[in-house]
Amino acid sequence: MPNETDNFDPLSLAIAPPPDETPEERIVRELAEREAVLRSREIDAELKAAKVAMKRYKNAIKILVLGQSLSGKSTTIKNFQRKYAQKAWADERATWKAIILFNLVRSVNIMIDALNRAPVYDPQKQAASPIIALGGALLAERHQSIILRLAPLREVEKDLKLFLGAGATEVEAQTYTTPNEQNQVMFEFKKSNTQEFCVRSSSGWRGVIDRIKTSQNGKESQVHRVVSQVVDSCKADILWLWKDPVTQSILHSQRLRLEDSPGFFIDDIDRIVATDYEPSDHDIMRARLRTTGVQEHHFMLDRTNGTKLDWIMYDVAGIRTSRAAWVPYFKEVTGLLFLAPISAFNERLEEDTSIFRLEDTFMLWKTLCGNKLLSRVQLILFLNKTDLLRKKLEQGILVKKYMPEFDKENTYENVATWFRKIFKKYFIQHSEPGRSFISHFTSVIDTEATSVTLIAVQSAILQHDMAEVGLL
Ligand SMILES: Nc1nc2c(ncn2[C@@H]2O[C@H](COP(=O)(O)OP(=O)(O)OP(=O)(O)O)[C@@H](O)[C@H]2O)c(=O)[nH]1
Ligand SMILES: [Mg+2]
Repeated sequence: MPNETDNFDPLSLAIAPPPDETPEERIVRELAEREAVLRSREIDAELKAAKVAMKRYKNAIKILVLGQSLSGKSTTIKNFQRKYAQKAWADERATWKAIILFNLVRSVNIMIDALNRAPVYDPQKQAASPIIALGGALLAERHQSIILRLAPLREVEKDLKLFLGAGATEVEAQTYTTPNEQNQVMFEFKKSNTQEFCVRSSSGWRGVIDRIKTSQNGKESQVHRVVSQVVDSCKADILWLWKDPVTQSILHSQRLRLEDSPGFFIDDIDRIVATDYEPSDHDIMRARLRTTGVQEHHFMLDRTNGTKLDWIMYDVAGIRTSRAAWVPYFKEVTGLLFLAPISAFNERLEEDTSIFRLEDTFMLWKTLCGNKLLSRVQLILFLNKTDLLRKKLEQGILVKKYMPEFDKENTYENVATWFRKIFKKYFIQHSEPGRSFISHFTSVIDTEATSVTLIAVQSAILQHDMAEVGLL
């Protein structure tokens, strides 16, 4: 015979409405229950999406882009974005304006700093021509009054720096001990005041672009407008100063080649301050904002069989104090793109002026080739900034002066081939046997030529990946 306890269901009892529930209380309770069901479904959907994302992440091709600061890493990733994420690229076009304006104002202020360092022409003491007096260039009254009129650009630069964040400040020169050949120094550092270990950060150009994009009608677009207006009102003075032979002579005497420096836009000022200005692909490639932290970029690439493949590219900060943040990524990547700015053979590292930039690049390359964690990773070398290399050689700058071992005629073909040979030699010396050496001569601000290189990179990485999983 059934007793009372046989029908006892603790769950039904727990969720049963209270026996003395009023109609109002019932409505409130039922609403709360419905909301709980909806939230539970939402959580299920989020978990499902997270699971799919995890699976996609696991199967994605992951590429780490490395090289010293200013080597062209972010510019290379911009090329990938232009080619493989066309909608985002188009949507973000206008947001580059702020960075381009900042680059322009910065160049003008660098030019003014150089002029402020030059002696001033004094008609009482010096010869009649300000250009030839004392055999050097002197500032005339007109330069001085223009410099005064351009003073507001200091404030504009300061405001834009605050607005754009840490990436708007280039690293200051610091003195480090020169690394030895065994150079663990590549990944450990003496000074930590500029360290950036904000892994997967939202700062740097990616973060800035996202921030500007999400608030098009807010403070950011006002910033564009106000800065454009200020620069427009200074346009005539900026152009006069830039084209003036005294200015050019002073810049030359201080070895400042602004026109070949990152983010040079003075020659484009008319276009840039126009109210309907839209940055071109070439403008965006030339825009400069230093990367801080490590940033992820996602792309969908077509496979030959018509299906899609996820690519994740990691853009990192190249300055020495940030290189330790690269190491955690070594374990998870399929490929590594290394940017070597071969035009930099006569330049010193900004953060450590005791070392030439190409020397730092060679050491970095050797360290990466010999790194055990990367031994099965496909390395691809971009011998970048070939346009600037060509220009320097045409100007008569001799490679031999900086690298006495170079004993050929100072032509682009000879120099470029010789640099490639050095990279290949270090690759063979430091890599595990059997690894193939892949290199490309690039100028990544040239989107058309780079587009062809990217196809070759894609196919090399996919082939390597298939070989790794045993499909080849
Ligand atoms: N002329 C020329 N300029 C280049 C080339 N590659 C990059 N640049 C410019 O050099 C500057 C630096 O390039 P980035 O891509 O920002 O350098 P990065 O390696 O990301 O530097 P960090 O973020 O500091 O590590 C930018 O203004 C680019 O437009 C090139 O092949 N030729
Ligand atoms: Mg960068």
